[in-house]
Amino acid sequence: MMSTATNSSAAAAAAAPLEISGLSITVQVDGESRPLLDKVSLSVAKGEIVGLVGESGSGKSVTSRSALGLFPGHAITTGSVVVDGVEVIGASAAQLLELRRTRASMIFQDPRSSVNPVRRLGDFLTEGLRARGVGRAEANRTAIGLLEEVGIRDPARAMRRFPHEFSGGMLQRIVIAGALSIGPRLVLADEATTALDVTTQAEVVALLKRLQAESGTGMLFVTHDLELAAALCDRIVVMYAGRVVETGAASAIFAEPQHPYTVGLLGSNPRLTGERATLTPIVGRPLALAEAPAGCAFRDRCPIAVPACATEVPALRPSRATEVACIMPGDEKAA
Ligand SMILES: Nc1ncnc2c1ncn2[C@@H]1O[C@H](COP(=O)(O)OP(=O)(O)OP(=O)(O)O)[C@@H](O)[C@H]1O
Repeated sequence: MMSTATNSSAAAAAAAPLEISGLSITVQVDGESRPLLDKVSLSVAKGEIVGLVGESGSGKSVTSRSALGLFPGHAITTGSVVVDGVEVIGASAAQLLELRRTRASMIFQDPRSSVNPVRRLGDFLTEGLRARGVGRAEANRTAIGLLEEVGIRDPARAMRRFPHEFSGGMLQRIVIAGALSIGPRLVLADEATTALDVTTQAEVVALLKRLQAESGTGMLFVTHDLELAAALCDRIVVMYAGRVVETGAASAIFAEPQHPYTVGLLGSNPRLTGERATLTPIVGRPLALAEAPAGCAFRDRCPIAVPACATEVPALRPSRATEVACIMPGDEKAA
């Protein structure tokens, strides 16, 4: 276990919303150890949006859920996960409850998984505020204001309605408003816009950005879509097979990616700008850490791999404007 909660209010005020250092997680499956994450480090500063990007199985969800103390069952966890000055690894149930009620909120892909289908929207929107000691009348007023802000017509009536009476896009707007209503220091958005159609996605992303900017909260935006992350986020962390392989300012990652995997992610996405005429998908399928070969986990799919890539896991090091875990960063374009 790492350091315990920081009690000094001055230290808490200065603490970053999220600071993950050297997080490794291994679970036991059928009596065998299965590593999920290997020394993942990332941080989210106050008012910053950080994109956590990678294909399926790269460990994005396991990483982001760790910030709420949601670790897989029977996991061996090492490293440190500090949310707003509070160490999450080894925290008590009471500390975790307090963390989830007041400091960190999560928005999932399916808004219907965040709301109780048989409870009215008003109850959903006011319960976080009520848990923080806000009186019923004021909580109701705040909730109606939130519904207005996210564009729900006749918000007083909407408070009495049930989740199934709203479309997925509308419900996700409401869930986002609810998540931000408690004034969290950290918002974790896990594929929060993935299930929505393109137009609704654009509207919900804009709403997320606006509410985040107004509240100054830090946000970890988890997505498989690097282009979307580049448009929304300040910084990006790219994961592959349970490890961080590249990190840097969103503009730098987008303009000049250094890791062949990041280059591949950008090349395999259709573009609306017309800049890139052909799609070049990454060969092979994404691997989880447990299946990864020795050395660089990406080497079997990498167009520029050399025998030296098998010898050790490359450490993150600066290359041009990003930090990259590759022994030949930036060589992809020459391949
Ligand atoms: N509780 C668990 N027990 C065992 N393995 C798990 C558990 N949770 C996740 N995993 C495994 O950990 C790896 C990373 O999963 P994770 O859900 O974090 O990936 P992801 O990048 O979020 O992908 P996706 O976009 O598909 O959710 C996967 O191989 C997954 O099967």
